[in-house]
Amino acid sequence: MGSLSLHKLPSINFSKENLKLGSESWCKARKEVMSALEEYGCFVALCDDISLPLHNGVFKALEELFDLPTETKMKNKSSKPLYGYVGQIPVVPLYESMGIDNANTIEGIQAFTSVMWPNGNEGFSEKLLSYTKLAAELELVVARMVFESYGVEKYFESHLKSAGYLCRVMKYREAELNENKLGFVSHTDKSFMSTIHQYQVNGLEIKAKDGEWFGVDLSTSSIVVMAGDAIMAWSNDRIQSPHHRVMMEGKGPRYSIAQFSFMEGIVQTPEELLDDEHPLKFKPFDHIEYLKFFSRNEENRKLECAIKKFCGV
Ligand SMILES: O=C(O)CCC(=O)C(=O)O
Ligand SMILES: [Fe+2]
Repeated sequence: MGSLSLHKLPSINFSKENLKLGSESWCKARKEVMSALEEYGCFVALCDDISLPLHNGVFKALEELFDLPTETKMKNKSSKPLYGYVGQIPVVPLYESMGIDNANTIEGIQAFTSVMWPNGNEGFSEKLLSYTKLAAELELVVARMVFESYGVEKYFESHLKSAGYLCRVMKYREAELNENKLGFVSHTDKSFMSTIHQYQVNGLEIKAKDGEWFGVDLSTSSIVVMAGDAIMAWSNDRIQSPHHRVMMEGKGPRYSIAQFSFMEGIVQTPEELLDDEHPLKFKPFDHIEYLKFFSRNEENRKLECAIKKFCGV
């Protein structure tokens, strides 16, 4: 898949050098970000901040985690990540995951490692935290660009203060011959925004606006930045959360890390984005209540557009 498609997810350079706030290259990247988000709801950020040792270290840590006995891994399910978001996926045989709340803080990661390892695991905590912090920072740079582009940067500070992060680490095993290759069912993220980073094996597919599915080819320094349902409502539909899924066409297991931002309190469309031509499409909503609504029952989880049902005008 992907190679025959007309679609290719835009790649945008996010090197530190390139991203001095307000510089010419910042403005250029911002423009690219907006056009990718408005067209695909996502893009690939090329981050030279992710050195190879960091990348390899993080995924070595994940291998160690997923190699733990199943009973140990199950303990995480009963420790209930704050956002109760891990149970969203109908059971897919190829897929395993664990959720970590407050993933961009040492406290959040340590709370998780102390459940998995009786004496914690400093090495794991350090490696994962260096990635989760970087992913959270990247997401905020992108959010700042979005706020600036829409002329609503005055709300950015309060956005920044209310953002919390859930990290989901995933392992997909290779599909056997004649086995269904689906690794993760088609869905939109319930977050404000998400980031996705993977190890070696491709598999992520995005649905374009014309309905065509296309694959995303990722390198060790790529992070996919994706719009969730909350930014779709906040932006009054200017940015749409794309449907995406995972297909395990390749060889070997696939490890990935998705990190989701959730807003504490009410999310609402800035009045600056509304006028006669752009009437309000989503009522102000409580992001955590939205997650509860989504998780409540099978019927809600199957909705094509849960956010419209929840708070659409
Ligand atoms: O593993 C991936 O690449 C995607 C995971 C995903 O879409 C999710 O966790 O919401
Ligand atoms: Fe997702």
